[in-house]
Amino acid sequence: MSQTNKVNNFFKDSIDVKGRFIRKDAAFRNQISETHEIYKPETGRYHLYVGLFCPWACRTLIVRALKGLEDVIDVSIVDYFLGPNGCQFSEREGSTVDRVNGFEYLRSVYFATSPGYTGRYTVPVLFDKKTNTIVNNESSEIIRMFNTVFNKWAKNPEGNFYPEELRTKIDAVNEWVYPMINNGVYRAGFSTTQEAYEEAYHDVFNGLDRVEDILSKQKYLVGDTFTEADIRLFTTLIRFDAVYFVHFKCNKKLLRDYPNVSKYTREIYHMPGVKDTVNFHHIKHHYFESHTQINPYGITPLGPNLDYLN
Ligand SMILES: N[C@@H](CCC(=O)N[C@@H](CS)C(=O)NCC(=O)O)C(=O)O
Repeated sequence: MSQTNKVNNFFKDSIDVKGRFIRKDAAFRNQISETHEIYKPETGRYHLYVGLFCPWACRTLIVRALKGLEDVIDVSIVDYFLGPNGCQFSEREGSTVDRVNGFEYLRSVYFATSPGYTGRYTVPVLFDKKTNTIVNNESSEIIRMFNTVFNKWAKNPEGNFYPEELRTKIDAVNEWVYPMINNGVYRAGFSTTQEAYEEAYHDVFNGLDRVEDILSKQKYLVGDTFTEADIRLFTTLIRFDAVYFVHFKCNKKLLRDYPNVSKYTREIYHMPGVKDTVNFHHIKHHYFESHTQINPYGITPLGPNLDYLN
């Protein structure tokens, strides 16, 4: 029986009749390009709103760091606590105020662009300071833009995480990693029926088994080259033992029980710039304090031991 009517669940609009979590598509999908009527590549014009807790937002921070785009795209960081009004700005450690608009809540950025907006107010948001509008709020598209359109100003323009010759392979990996692992952990954690939870739980561990097998034969998901497929997987893996294992009940194995996956996670964690995008305080306190439908008293566990990252 569905539990959605018994608990304070501000994600209830995303639960289907079988108690499954169904993620809604992002609403703003413009692409910055020389040929776009409004959104042309420019340095200093675009702003990135992120949360350090968020695996999707951290994809964009990683690509920004690896491409050396820090001077091209500035950033505002929301607080880790997600309440019923959505993401909020604060000056608690690791967060910032809204550096562009001075808003209190991220939703004001959405309303400024689209007064009738009724979707969720998610991070990441790529914002255009020139027209005061949201360009795009879908991380998978933002990282593709960061990969190419600002190369003129990037400190590392050669970094290419979606090379032409590997696109078919990268797309094929993303095709199963997203539903089984990236979104799989959320499907397990947000499900409101036993069946929906078990379906997602098996997907997550079948997915991780598959990754373990691939990494026992090659260095990265598509071979010897580090690509966006690895970045997209990494932001889920780095949260796994700290949060998803306990909070989302993905507790068949810890990541550190997978020798190849944990070695791979450690290696990416130590790539220059990546560690700065990982804030375990924000990660842990966000999930355990914000999802009161799962953890009503908001107690954040003190563990676990994350020594495998050292
Ligand atoms: N499709 C989006 C998903 C982003 C997303 O769901 N972000 C979450 C944080 S992990 C969020 O901002 N949630 C706030 C809310 O739903 O109110 C993307 O990949 O960019």
